[in-house]
Amino acid sequence: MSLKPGGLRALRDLDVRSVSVVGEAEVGLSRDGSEPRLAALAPPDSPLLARLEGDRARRGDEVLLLGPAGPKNLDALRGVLPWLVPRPLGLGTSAGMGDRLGLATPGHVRAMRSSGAGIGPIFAQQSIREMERAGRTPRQVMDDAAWGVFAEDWRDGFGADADHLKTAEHVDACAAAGYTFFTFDPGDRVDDRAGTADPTALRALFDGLPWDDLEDTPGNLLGRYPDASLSLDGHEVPVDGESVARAAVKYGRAVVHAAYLYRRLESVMGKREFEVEVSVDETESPTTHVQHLYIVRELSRLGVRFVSLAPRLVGSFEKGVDYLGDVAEFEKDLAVHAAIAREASPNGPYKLSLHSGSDKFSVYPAFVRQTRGLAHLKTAGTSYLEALRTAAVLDPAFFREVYALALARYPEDRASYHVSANVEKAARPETVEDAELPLLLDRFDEREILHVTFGSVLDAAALGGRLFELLREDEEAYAANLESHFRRHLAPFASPSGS
Ligand SMILES: O=C(O)[C@@H](O)[C@@H](O)[C@H](O)C(=O)CO
Repeated sequence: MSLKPGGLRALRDLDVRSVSVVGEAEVGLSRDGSEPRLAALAPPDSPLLARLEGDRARRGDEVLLLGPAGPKNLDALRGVLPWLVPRPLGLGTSAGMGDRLGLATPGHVRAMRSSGAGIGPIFAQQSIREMERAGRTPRQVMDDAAWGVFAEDWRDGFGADADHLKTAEHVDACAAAGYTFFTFDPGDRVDDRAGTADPTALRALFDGLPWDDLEDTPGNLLGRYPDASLSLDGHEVPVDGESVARAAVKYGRAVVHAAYLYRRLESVMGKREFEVEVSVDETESPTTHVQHLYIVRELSRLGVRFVSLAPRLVGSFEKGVDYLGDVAEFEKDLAVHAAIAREASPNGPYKLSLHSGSDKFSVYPAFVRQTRGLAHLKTAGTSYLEALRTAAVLDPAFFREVYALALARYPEDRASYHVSANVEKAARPETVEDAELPLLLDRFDEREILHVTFGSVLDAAALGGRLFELLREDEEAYAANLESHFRRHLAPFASPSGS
């Protein structure tokens, strides 16, 4: 079936947007009603029409179909509109725009169009933790993003990130749903005792590593890292037996687990193309330069090919708020990580990935400068916060309820997130004027509290349902808020030439 550009005949007359022409058929998204519906206009014998489900009515010589924006129709569209299928993005600068609600892609696309020159977008991205809390499946996340891509007629491609995978079951579920980018998070196996163990304790921890799983011996490992100072693009990285032993104790089990997940992924993906990120960002102590070297060299030795790595960087990356720490110190440390990523791995250059990247405005310039475009920015919760900002304007009473629930749930819901907000410092819902409610989204404590309590809000049927209703009723307001918010995220990463 061939695509032919232009030639839009009748669907536009029906207020259908983003019309694509597929052979003799036209397809688009109709907003005539509370739920978006797929509209197709085609000759009765159109092969595409035969694959679509919905109500059919005669329109002159053609058939007009109005059907659900659901999985069956999306699969039929994917067969003829290749830009609805995610693909690997390679080493170019990229940005992940996680969407907990499944309604944000239109705003993300608009921000990409206005400020994302040269950036590869990941529109479908959700961690397993978020899927569990939001009650969504990997397939739903993927499909919602693809409908957003269809609605906005984005034809430049996108990636799909199965984020923070920890088990083989996670890998299987996301591979089956068609993801192209897999983020392995072996952070539970990072051993922070490595940093403080005295020489005797260190020796015991080192000897106790799972050497068979590492396919290695203590002697071979230390032999591969002779005492030396590595010179990388003007940066010296001193390597010695003790720091290598500490790296192995800290990250050895994580490396084994990442290799296990990788082999599982290879076996389930078969011939399908994919790319991998390894993240150890959600751990206690920063990844030193030697530890970075150890992780990437050992992953490579075990056959793990990756396009990006998320080390635990210095300073504090809390969710949904700006960087907490000394930006100059961050840049100095990052410069060496970036040099390692460019030059030191047998895996070839790879990107550094900035996790918890939402709203880290003060470090974006340094990140871009030092990585020289070998950069991935990962955001998620900030799009949910823009949804709440939209809701706070559209229905203040509803937002007040959301905020009250968030305050109550925060002490429990914060577990597993790096946040330091204090409920005592946050405004009481009853003391804030309606007009001031959206401003709560600009305050540190309130923002983090709202960020990590999304699962509880979505679980509270009346609140979750109302939030979706509001955003669907005024999707333009949500898209506009997202667009302006994401322009600030993307602009520092965009290439002036658009290449
Ligand atoms: O909140 C989550 O579970 C994820 O979206 C994040 O940890 C994600 O990996 C991220 O870093 C988004 O900023």
